[in-house]
Amino acid sequence: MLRQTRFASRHFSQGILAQRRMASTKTIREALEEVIPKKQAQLAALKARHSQSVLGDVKVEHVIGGMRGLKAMLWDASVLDPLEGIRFHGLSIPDCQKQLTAAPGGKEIIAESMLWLLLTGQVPTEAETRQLSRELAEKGDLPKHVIDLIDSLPTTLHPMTQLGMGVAALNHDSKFAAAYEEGIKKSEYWTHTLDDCINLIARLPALAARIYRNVYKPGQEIPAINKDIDLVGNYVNMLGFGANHDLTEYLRLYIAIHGDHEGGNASAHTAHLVGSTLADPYLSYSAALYALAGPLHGLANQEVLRWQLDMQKELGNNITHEKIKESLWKTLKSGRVVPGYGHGVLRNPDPRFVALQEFCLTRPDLLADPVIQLVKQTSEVAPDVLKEHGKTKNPYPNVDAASGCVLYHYGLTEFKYYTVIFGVSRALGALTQLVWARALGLPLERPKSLSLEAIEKLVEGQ
Ligand SMILES: CC(=O)SCCNC(=O)CCNC(=O)[C@H](O)C(C)(C)COP(=O)(O)OP(=O)(O)OC[C@H]1O[C@@H](n2cnc3c(N)ncnc32)[C@H](O)[C@@H]1OP(=O)(O)O
Ligand SMILES: O=C([O-])CC(=O)C(=O)O
Repeated sequence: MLRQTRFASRHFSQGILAQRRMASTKTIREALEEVIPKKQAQLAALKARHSQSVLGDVKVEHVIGGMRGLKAMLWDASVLDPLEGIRFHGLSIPDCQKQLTAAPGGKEIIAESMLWLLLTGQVPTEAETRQLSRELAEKGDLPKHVIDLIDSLPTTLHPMTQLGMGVAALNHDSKFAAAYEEGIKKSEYWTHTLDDCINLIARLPALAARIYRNVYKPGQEIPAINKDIDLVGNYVNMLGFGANHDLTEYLRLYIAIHGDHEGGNASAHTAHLVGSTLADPYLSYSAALYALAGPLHGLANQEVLRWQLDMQKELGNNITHEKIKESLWKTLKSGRVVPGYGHGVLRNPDPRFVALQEFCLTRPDLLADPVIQLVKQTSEVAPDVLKEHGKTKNPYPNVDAASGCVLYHYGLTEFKYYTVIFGVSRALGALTQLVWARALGLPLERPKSLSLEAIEKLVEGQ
C-alpha cells in the first residue's frame, strides 16, 4: 500500500513536469536554459541537506554480483520499475504514445519528441518538435573524412564495430573538445556538450545508413537528407526503405522506446563513465556502442532472430507449443542462454516487448508472418520453461525478443545490422544524460574496488 502511494505520488509529480505545454515555440536550447537552473538548485539543496543520508546497504553480493540493485547513479530522464517497466520522466510507453508528437500522416512517437522529453522533462508542442526535426536534418550530413573512413572499411567488419569507429571519428569536430582546449569555465561545459550531442544525434542516421548500404547494398546512391521530414523518416529513406510507410512507423516506435532505460544498463552507464572523464560526447558514445554490441545487451536482438530462424528450420511446418518447448530445452541443456529472455532489473514482460507486439496486432500481414508467429508462440512457452529451469530471476521476454522479427518481415533481413538501429536510438538517452552531467557538474566516476582478501577481512571483522 505504502509502495503504491509512493508510486502514485512520484508519477503525479513527474506527470506535472511532463504536461503538454500549449503553443510554445522554444528551441531545445531555450527550453534547457529554463530548466537547468531549477535542477541545479534542486541538486544543491539535496547535497546540502542529505549528503550523508543512506540509500541502502552495500553487500558482498553487490560487489561480486554485477552491482545488481545497488543504488549508485543519478539519472533523471527515466526510471525502471521491475514490475511495470520503464517510465520517461514519469510517462509510461502508452502515455508517450498518447502525448508525444507523431510524424504528419503517422501515429507513432518520433525520435525528436522523445529526445525533447528526455532532455527537458517536458512534452514538446508540435511546433517545437517540428523545429527540432528541421535542426537535426540541417545538421545531418557526414563530414568527408567520416565518409572516407567508413567507405574504406572491409564490408566483413561487423556493422557495430563500424558504427563505433564512425562515431569516434566524428569527434574531429567536437565543440566541447575545442572549447575545453581553449579553456572554458565549468559552468559553460553543458552548452558545448549540447552542441555535440545534437550534432551527433543528427548525424547518426547518415552514418548508420552508409554502413548498411556499404555492407549490404553496395553501389546504390544514398538519397540526400530531406529537411522537411523527421530523423527516422530520413534514416529509413537513406537505408533504402523510404517507400514502406509501415516500416518507417515501426522504426519510429522502435527508436523512441529504445532511447533510454535508466542509467545502469551497460551502454548508458558506459557513456556516463567515459563522459565523466570529460571525454567529448563522440568518444563517450562510441564507447557506449561497444557495450551495446555485447550479446547479453543490445546484440541479443541479432541473436534472437538467428536463434528463432534456426528453430524454424529445425521444427519445420506446423510448429506446436510442445515442439518449441523441446527446442528451448535443447538450447538450455547446451549451456546457452535463451536470447531475448531475462533481465537485470525487470521481473515482468518488458513493456517495450508488449508495445512492439501490439504494433503487429492491427496489421494482418504481420500477424500472418510465420517468423512473427513463432516469436509470439515462443513468448507463450518460454516463461514456463525458464521457470522450470530455475535459474533466471526473470523468465519473461525483454525487448530484444520482439524487435527483429518485424524488421525481417519488411525485408530488412540482415540481422547483424539490427544492433546498429538500437545504437541510433540509445543516443537519445545516453547523450541526454551527458548534457545533464555537465549541467549539474557531476564529478569523475571512480568507485572503490576491493581485493578478495580485503572483502574477507572486512566481513570477518563484522
Ligand atoms: C536491451 C537489453 O539489454 S535486454 C537483455 C538482452 N539480453 C538477453 O536477452 C540475453 C539473455 N538473457 C541473459 O543472459 C540475462 O537474463 C541478462 C544478461 C539479461 C540478465 O542477467 P542477470 O541479471 O545476471 O540475470 P539473472 O540474475 O536472472 O541470472 C541468474 C542465472 O540465470 C541465467 N539466465 C538469465 N537469463 C537467462 C536466459 N535467458 N536463458 C538462460 N539462462 C538465463 C543466468 O545466466 C544466470 O546463470 P548462472 O547463475 O549460471 O550465472
Ligand atoms: O536495462 C538494461 O539493463 C538492459 C536494457 O533493457 C536496455 O538497456 O534497454
